[in-house]
Amino acid sequence: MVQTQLVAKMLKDRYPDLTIEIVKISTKGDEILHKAIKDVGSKGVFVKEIEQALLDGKIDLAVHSMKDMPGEVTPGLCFVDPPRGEDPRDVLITRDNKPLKKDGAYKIGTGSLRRALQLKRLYPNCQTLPIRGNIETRMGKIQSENLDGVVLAYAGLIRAGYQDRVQHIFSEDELIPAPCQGILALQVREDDREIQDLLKPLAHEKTTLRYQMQRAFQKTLNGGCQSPMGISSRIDDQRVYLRACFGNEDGSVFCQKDLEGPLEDGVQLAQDLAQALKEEVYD
Ligand SMILES: NCc1[nH]cc(CCC(=O)O)c1CC(=O)O
Repeated sequence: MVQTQLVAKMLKDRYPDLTIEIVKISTKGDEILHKAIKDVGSKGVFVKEIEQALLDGKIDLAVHSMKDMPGEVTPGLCFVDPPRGEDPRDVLITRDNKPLKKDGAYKIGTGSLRRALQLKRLYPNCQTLPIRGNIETRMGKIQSENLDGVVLAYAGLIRAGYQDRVQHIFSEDELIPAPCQGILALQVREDDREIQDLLKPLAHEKTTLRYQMQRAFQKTLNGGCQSPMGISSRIDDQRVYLRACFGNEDGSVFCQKDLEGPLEDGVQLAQDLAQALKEEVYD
């Protein structure tokens, strides 16, 4: 809802006369909170109901987190180039805002295998426990489940106004973010030129480049599946520096690789990096 209000404001600022109605739609991923994501359903547990409303013409624009979007596109729907993304990094929130020591035997909440595996590299003695729910619920688990901390996306916390709760921001080298973390997905009907034209001025160039590379990476790895994967793409002086990780579904194999090259080859490089990781994990 916060993300949708943000996009509504972007549109209102650009088109003061536009009438916007926000339609609240709950998804399976929001409703079923006692199960891990991988057990809630197949792909797209946070998006299916919203996509159906779009296909049915009940809404004309859907706002999602791009990182929740399955690799394969839903027929009849497409994305427009995204607006400026929020910070892609993951953060740590701790009990009483205490810093964690490298060798501590902590209990940390996260339902994400990508986060859990990378966290164990940083804090070898820590134990991770699955948590689900919206931001407030997950932060509340520190008290209710007696945890030492939880790992969340910085983007969501910033948008919801909880920056001050952050104890540590993981650099993208410490903890590689999920593909397209912090980027909004603006999804429309493929044949709706009117709304596509309306949304064009909202596009942000650097975010669009990051989206294209990271989405290509995710798709090559059969994105949306439950395997842990992450990618960071640093752009500097027309070059791109990719760092990515990928593992099998139970996390018993987890690999990391770097690749760099000219920015104009970014999508190809991201696909090559995904392919190399796939071979390393499954061979
Ligand atoms: N459903 C998981 C999810 N999808 C998007 C975000 C927020 C960050 C983003 O916008 O990428 C989150 C929560 C989290 O990872 O803590």
